[in-house]
Amino acid sequence: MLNRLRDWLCPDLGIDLGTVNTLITLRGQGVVLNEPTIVARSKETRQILGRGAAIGKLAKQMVGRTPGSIEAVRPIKHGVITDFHLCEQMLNYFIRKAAPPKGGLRPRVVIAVPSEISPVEKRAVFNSAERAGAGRIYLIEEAKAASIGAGLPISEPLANMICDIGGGTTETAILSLGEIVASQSTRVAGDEMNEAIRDYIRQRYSLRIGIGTAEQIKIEIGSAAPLASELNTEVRGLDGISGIPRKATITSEEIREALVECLWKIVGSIKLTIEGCDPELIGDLADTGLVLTGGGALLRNAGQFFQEHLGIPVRVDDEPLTTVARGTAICLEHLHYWRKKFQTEGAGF
Ligand SMILES: Nc1ncnc2c1ncn2[C@@H]1O[C@H](COP(=O)(O)OP(=O)(O)OP(=O)(O)O)[C@@H](O)[C@H]1O
Repeated sequence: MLNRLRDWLCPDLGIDLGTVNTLITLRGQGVVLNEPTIVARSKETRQILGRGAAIGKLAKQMVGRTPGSIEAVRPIKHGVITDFHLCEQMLNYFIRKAAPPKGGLRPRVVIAVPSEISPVEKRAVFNSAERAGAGRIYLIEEAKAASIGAGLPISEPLANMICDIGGGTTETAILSLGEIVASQSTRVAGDEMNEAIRDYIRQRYSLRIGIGTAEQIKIEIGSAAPLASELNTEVRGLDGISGIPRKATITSEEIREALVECLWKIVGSIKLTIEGCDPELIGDLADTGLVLTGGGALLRNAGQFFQEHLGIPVRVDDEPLTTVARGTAICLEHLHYWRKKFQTEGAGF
C-alpha cells in the first residue's frame, strides 16, 4: 500500500546515462523516456535554447545545422560526464519529463555507469543527479545492468559474459555469483565507427561528409560479416578537390572494410577480458558464450562476426538499445535486494 502510494507520488527511476542516448525507466512501467544525450545552447550566453527545452530530440535535430552562434553539446563523452552543469540541467529536464514531481518528494534513482570510471567521475554522477532532483542515488555498473536486462543468470556460480557496444565505450565483463570477475572498457564503439566511415569515404572518394551522415550510412548498410545480399546507398557530400557538392554510391562491402579495424579492437578487448578471468570460469564460457548489447550490436551480422573470431556461442539481445535501461528497471523492482550491492549516497526517501 505504502509502496503504491510512493510510486504514485514519486516513482523510482532507472537511468541509463549514455554517451549517445539517455533512457529512463519507471518502476512497473518500463522505458518511459529515450532521448539523445545532447543539449543545444547559445555560444555567447551559454544558455540552453528554447527556454531550456532544446535538450534531447530537439537538440539532435540541430546538430550540424546550427548557425555559428549556436552549439550542440554532448555533456557526456566516453561514458563520463565532461560538462557537469549541462549534464545536471539535462538530467533535471529528463527526470521532470519522465516523472513530473508531485508533492516535493525526491525519487530514488538507479543509474548505470561505466564499470571503470574513477571515484571523482562517480562523484560527478552523484552530484549531477542530486542537483537534478534525485533523492537516494544508487550506481550500478553498466555491464551488470546489461546482464540483468539480458536475463543472464548472473547470481549463479557460472561465468556469464556480456559485451555492451555503446556510442562512446564498449564494456565487456564476465560475471559470476552476482559480481563482475573480469572487465575491460575501450573507447572503440559507435562514435569511432562513425569516424572510421567518414575518414574512409574522404580517402576513397575524396568526398567530405558529416559525422551524422556517416552514422546514417552505418545504420543503413553497415555490417560486420558478409551479407547474403550486399547493400548500397547513395551518399551526398562535398568534393574534397573542387569544393562542389557531389554524390557517390557506397557499398556494404566498403563500409565493412571501413569498420574492420574497430571490430578487431573490440575482439581484442573481449579477449583481454577472458584472459583476466580465473581459468576455472573460462571453461563455462564455451557453453554460456557471449551476449551482445548496446546499439553497436545492431550492426548486421555482428553475432556471426564475434562468434567466428572468439570461437564461442554469441547471442545478440532482442532489443540491445534498451538492455541496460531494462536492467535498471529490474533492479528497481527488487531494490530491497539490490541496494545492498549498490554504491549509494543521497538524501534518502
Ligand atoms: N542499426 C545500427 N547499426 C549499427 N549501429 C547502430 C545501429 N543503431 C544504433 N547504432 C549505434 O549505437 C550507438 C548508440 O548505442 P547506445 O545507445 O547503446 O549507446 P550509449 O549507451 O548512449 O553509449 P555508451 O554506452 O557508450 O555511454 C550509436 O553509435 C549508434 O550509431
